[in-house]
Amino acid sequence: MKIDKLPKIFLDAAPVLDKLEEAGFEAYFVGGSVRDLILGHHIHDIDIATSAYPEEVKNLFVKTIDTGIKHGTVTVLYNGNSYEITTFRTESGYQDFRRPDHVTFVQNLSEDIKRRDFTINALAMNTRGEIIDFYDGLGDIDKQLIRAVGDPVQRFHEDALRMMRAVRFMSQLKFKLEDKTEQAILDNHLLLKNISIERIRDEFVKMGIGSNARTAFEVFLTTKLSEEVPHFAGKSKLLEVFPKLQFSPTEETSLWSIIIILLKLPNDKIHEFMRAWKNSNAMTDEVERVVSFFDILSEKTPSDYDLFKVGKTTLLNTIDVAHILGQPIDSKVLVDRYLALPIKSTDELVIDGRFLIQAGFKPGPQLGVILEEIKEKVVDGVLENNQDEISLYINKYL
Ligand SMILES: Nc1ccn([C@@H]2O[C@H](COP(=O)(O)OP(=O)(O)OP(=O)(O)O)[C@@H](O)[C@H]2O)c(=O)n1
Ligand SMILES: [Mg+2]
Repeated sequence: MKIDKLPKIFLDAAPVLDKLEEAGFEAYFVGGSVRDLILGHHIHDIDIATSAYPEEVKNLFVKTIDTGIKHGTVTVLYNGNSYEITTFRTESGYQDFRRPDHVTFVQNLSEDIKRRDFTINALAMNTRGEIIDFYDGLGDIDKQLIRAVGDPVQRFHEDALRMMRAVRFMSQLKFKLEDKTEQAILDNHLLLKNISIERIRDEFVKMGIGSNARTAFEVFLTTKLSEEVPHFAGKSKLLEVFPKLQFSPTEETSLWSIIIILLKLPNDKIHEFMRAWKNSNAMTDEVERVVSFFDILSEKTPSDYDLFKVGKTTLLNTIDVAHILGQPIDSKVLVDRYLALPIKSTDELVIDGRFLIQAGFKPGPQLGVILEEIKEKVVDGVLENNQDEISLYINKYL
């Protein structure tokens, strides 16, 4: 197969491959970019595989970064773009963290390709747009199939993260999983124990917010991958709700919130859960806010002050979660009520602690209590956000 008109992103990169070839090396586009080109998907970055050793790559280009020299990867900056150039290699390149130095370079493309994860990722392309397809990746793209290159058991022993990648690609690409590959995941799911949580998390999130998340999640459960990730073991009954949801999340915040709600985690366990998955503090805090506001929403109609305290971002995130979980809430009413609040943040209150002191209050903790009361009254529309009105109101305390 030959692609006649290459997109600009490849044309821009072509001189880099030309330079390697002129120096006597082989060089190809590989991995996700070739797959996405054939699929007609957006191409986010370009990976290049070459017979040149990292030092040889570095000698050919002016601006380079030692991204992962040990794994054979050098980043080349060229005409304002950056390209990861990796020397043909065997398994070890795929970040086996227990054996970081175990990398074997190989002489030709076919040796490199045969250790790649799935046939759809095992395509290569030269600058003339000719596709090199040793494992019928093109056929599998046609059949919308995720199939391991060669023996799936071997591929998963080289890098167990690939089992998570399989369900991630199912979700992102809406592809099916080939039977033998699926069976090998079930048989080898325990291998996932060896993989760092960060790497598992990144794949889990891509799976969970991909366009076919529900089908992929089902396979994540049936292959028992779910038994090897933090806090999911023994919880498949609770998690089985996910594939049956009316919608699936498109935002990471919603994904984590939904998982926590399905797992019925008590509020004081959310932090521990999010830490176990090595989530950032910002993500953890927001998910805690969303889950607790979801609890409020499930119990009652929130007050204006509830809406004020939760803020716009968390309100919208919680509405998204409620929608996905099929909670009957009137999101338009909630948003309109929020937008109609007299003030939306404490900054907008026309008075502050200093104002109260000038009015005759003694500094101290009592001040905060009064300020909070005024704020609540203003938010609820009982008191106008106006210094004269507020002065009249606080006189009763003086
Ligand atoms: N565990 C892994 C990770 C990567 N690869 C190979 O390295 C390529 C690039 O890896 P990566 O960028 O992680 O994935 P992509 O397939 O490019 O997907 P994405 O679009 O998410 O970048 C893959 O296509 C695949 O050929 C692999 O064989 N095994
Ligand atoms: Mg990629």
